[in-house]
Amino acid sequence: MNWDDETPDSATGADPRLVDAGADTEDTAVEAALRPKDLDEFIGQEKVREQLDLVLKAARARGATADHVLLSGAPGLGKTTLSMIIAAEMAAPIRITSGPAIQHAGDLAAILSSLQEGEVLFLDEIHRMSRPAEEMLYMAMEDFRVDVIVGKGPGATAIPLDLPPFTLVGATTRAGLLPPPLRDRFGFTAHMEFYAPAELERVIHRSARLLDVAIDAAGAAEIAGRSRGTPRIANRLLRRVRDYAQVKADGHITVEIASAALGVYEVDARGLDRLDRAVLEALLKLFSGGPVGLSTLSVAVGEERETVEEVAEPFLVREGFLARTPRGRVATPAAWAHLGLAPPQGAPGQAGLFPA
Ligand SMILES: Nc1ncnc2c1ncn2[C@@H]1O[C@H](COP(=O)(O)OP(=O)(O)OP(=O)(O)O)[C@@H](O)[C@H]1O
Repeated sequence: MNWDDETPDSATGADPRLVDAGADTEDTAVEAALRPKDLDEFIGQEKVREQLDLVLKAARARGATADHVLLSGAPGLGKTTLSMIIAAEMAAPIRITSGPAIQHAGDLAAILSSLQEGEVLFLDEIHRMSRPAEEMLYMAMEDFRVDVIVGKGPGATAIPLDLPPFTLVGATTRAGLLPPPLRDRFGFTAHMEFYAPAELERVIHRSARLLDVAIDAAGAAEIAGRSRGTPRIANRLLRRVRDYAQVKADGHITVEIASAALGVYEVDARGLDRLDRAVLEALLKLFSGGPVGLSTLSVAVGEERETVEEVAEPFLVREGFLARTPRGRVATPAAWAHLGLAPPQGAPGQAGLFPA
């Protein structure tokens, strides 16, 4: 499984997509209402929950501030939610910021020096912080101290400043990009996995209850199967299906309604959207399943190279529809089956590249 190269559409200039795991403006507005408030309400990620529960309970029993926590995983899997839960479980206030917002060490010093004792500092996209800020963070995490530099050049002096104990919760989609000295300073590291369909069904039932939407089990299963393992996408698809159910039916979500609604939005049974299918169709129909170079494939689809590579391919690879080989992109037997096409004799699947 490789989610490291999932890139939001905003980075590539592509149209916003219903199945993009990054947050859009509507998500930001409704997500607050849908976020689980404590660990018991948080669905799935059993191991992470169990381990975090121990870390927090032990800290509470000692009357201490919890260890620093690093959360890694693809967008939309619940990292922000979990950081808020950590604060709630520790009965501590939370401050939310992100790596790109901290360009200068001084920005970080200002935040750190205004923290209260026990406060949780959530630093999203921690891998995108500037190097000087990162170095200041090392000392802050380890010794609860920062050196504030006053003046410039040879006359510059470092004034040490003690900080109250705090808990840093860092979130990253790319744990591999964190420098080891930073990674090592976290007492607890949790890797968040994509959710199983049964877990997403529970997310959908819970959100439907909060949004006051009637949905049956098969309807929830239908939406879950198209949500790409991601609660944010599940919640977003639920809202679009709710619209359809209200306009075209009596508001109740059944499997037929869910399937018809997501058909309108071109999200298919496995969660592929128009772009994903266009890439697969070009690969199968124009190039007999490959191998074909990325540039050629992109021209055939009428999209930028980056869009195909960074927006469509990661999910197709993750789902086992497409492989990136040294000779080019190759469709797997699952891709032929998904589009209901028969692979020609000699297609990669037949040639033993992908054993059945
Ligand atoms: N385990 C879960 N149970 C129920 N709902 C969840 C769970 N995880 C995430 N969600 C819901 O999914 C949405 C997105 O979650 P969140 O913002 O925490 O993701 P994230 O990993 O921080 O994403 P990003 O990295 O893009 O900020 C929220 O509305 C949240 O309520």
